[in-house]
Amino acid sequence: MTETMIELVELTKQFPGQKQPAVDRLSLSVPRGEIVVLVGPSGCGKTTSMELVNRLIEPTSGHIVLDGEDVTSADPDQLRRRIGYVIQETGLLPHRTIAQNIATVPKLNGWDKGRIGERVDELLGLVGMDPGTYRSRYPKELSGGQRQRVGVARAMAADPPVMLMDEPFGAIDPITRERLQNEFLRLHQQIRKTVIFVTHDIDEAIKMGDKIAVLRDQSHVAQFDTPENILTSPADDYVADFIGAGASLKRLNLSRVRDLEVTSDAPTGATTEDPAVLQRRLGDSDWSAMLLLDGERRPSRWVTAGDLRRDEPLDRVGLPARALVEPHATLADALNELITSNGGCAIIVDGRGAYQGIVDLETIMAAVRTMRDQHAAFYLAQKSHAEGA
Ligand SMILES: Nc1ncnc2c1ncn2[C@@H]1O[C@H](COP(=O)(O)OP(=O)(O)OP(=O)(O)O)[C@@H](O)[C@H]1O
Repeated sequence: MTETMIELVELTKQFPGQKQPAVDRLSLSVPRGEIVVLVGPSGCGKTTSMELVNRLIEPTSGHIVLDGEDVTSADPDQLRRRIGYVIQETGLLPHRTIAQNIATVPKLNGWDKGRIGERVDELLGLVGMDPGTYRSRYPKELSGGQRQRVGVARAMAADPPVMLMDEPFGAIDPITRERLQNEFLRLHQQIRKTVIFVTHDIDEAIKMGDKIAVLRDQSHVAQFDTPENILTSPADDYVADFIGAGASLKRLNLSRVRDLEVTSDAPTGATTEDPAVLQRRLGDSDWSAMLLLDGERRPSRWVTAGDLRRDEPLDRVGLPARALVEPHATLADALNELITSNGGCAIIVDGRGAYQGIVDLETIMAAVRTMRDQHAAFYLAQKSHAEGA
């Protein structure tokens, strides 16, 4: 097994009648199991590059090596079964049900009905959609976000080792988009496929990419590096301009909730417990409110001592527990959530929604201070290196 899953070697596409190639000698190594993001302005050749990788269009010159095998002149249909493709408009067939849409490639591969049915249900579950509810619906009966989830499920149907995702969340409202990004990152942790992800949004690139290729015109690579290195040491003015102002704020997109060294732990109780016991527990803490959890340990409500003294069912007093973030969420997401939350903090939950801890403003400030110190240390080291040279 090679560590490089996709190797593009001097890949070039010259469309007939065009003066310059749309993609000019693009060379890129995509490590196995990682997400590489291509980011660049409109028209720089991102989509053309992706379509070259799965041979929807044929390269004028250059090579595509997949898992050590030169596939530049392999049968394109066979190749595409090894590469899942997700695009912005999802490309779902309108007159086919969700199950039929997802089953497209397994059917081409000759799987039997039982196996296809099981796989469809498994995939719907993986992308967070209830199979019983959605299997028989048609694409127009879904929201945009749900259609994108189905697009991802369909691309994964035959379990291809590689996924190409071309602005998959581009046409989605910002809140759903953030959710889909987080869901995909969680899914990626489980499935560890090799992904090339296209976006023109640097924030999305920073969030999604293990590595980012910042592209200029004709898919010329301006910088290919980790999000950290691109933010802290852009290769040139082009990359610096592309990152734009607010690089330090963007760094909040680099750290994830799970990376926090310190998180808080709110006092918790169950809605079924005796309010007097809960009051004592809250009184023993230095918090002004406690978090009530349901039978599955999912956050339900924030309640104060006053709420607990009221003679009312516990699932009706206090304020609903909002601002839930998963460990994959970035600090930018967590900050966003906590600003609009009831309790001034975001609640960390695991994939099943069970309570894990709390992120508050102090936690985020502490993380920002650490980043700032690291940033300063990085520049000092660079400066002394330059002075010594
Ligand atoms: N079939 C085609 N024939 C001729 N020129 C094309 C064709 N497809 C794309 N181009 C040109 O190639 C260049 C790159 O286009 P491409 O769609 O790859 O860019 P992009 O970076 O994906 O842009 P966007 O972010 O706007 O989708 C553009 O100048 C475009 O006009």
